[in-house]
Amino acid sequence: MTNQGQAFDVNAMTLTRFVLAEQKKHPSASGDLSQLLTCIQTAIKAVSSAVRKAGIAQLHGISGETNVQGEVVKKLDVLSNELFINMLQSSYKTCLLVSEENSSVIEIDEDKRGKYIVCFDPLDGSSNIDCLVSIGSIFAIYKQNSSGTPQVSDALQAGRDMVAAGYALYGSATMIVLTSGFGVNGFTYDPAIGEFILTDANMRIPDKGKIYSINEGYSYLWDQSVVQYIQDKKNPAKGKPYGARYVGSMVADVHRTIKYGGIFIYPATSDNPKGKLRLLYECNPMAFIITQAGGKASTGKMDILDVVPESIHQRVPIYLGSKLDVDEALSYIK
Ligand SMILES: O=P(O)(O)OC[C@H]1O[C@](O)(COP(=O)(O)O)[C@@H](O)[C@@H]1O
Ligand SMILES: [Mg+2]
Ligand SMILES: [Mg+2]
Repeated sequence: MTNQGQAFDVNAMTLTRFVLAEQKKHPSASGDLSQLLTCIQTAIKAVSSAVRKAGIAQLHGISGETNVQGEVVKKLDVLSNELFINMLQSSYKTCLLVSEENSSVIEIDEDKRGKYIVCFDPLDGSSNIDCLVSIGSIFAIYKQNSSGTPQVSDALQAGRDMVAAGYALYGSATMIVLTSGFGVNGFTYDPAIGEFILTDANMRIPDKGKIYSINEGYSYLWDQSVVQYIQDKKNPAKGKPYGARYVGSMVADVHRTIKYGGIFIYPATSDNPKGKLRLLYECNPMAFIITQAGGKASTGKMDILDVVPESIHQRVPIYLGSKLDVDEALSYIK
């Protein structure tokens, strides 16, 4: 409990403390993952600060253009990417990076190399930036599985081999949700002290929810199985109809799904048979988090985490959420 006049509860479980305490549970751990997570946390703080100022930047000139002071206002997704790359490079814990914003892998200079590979979406939901709707960042961490110079193939590991994953949600507050394979924990940013505090310990997704989340504008492009499933979710003759929610930022839609239960779908469409969302830095980290929270994530044909990637920007369809809801949606697929 916070005493009067004391801004910070000295016993609060900060993210930094949490990561160190987890590390201590594994006596053989080198501490490299803890340090990497601390650097990612710093990148997220920097992105969060930029996101909170985005509206003000726009008053001085549209992002990407020159403002009244003659300074170029960097687009938020470009800036976020630079912040992530910079922090990951200077962590000395990574050897290879895959970013949504870079067409090829980023190989870290030999003198700064560590053993981890990080795949990330520095700013997710970019179409929501200009209307101030929630956006996020997503990351997945793997170990290099070969020795010597890192190869692209080192980044093409199945999600099952992930060491840790997380996302940051820049919503009404900034939050980090994290797993290293031992459950899921959520930390809310306290701007007064500049720390993320454990607010959502051991997050569990309900087995069944009352919400479906899909971009229904594209229903004319869906497979019949998806059309029928969504129709049935709205049909009172088939049970209490579900509510519809769709933010259009994967991080926000997935976070709501973990908290309230239900299903998030970005299916294959006739013009995009592999769907839209990317395997390495959107679907895989979210599938790992959902699975660790007791939910499920599938491509419609197989568990997302079992897909062996063929290329770094590969797309997959995704059905993600409460176990019973995902199983029900999958039962419609012939
Ligand atoms: O507008 P659509 O087709 O429904 O797509 C929404 C999806 O696209 C994304 O915005 C893609 O992410 P980026 O902003 O990182 O490109 C997801 O966050 C979201 O789930
Ligand atoms: Mg994205
Ligand atoms: Mg993005």
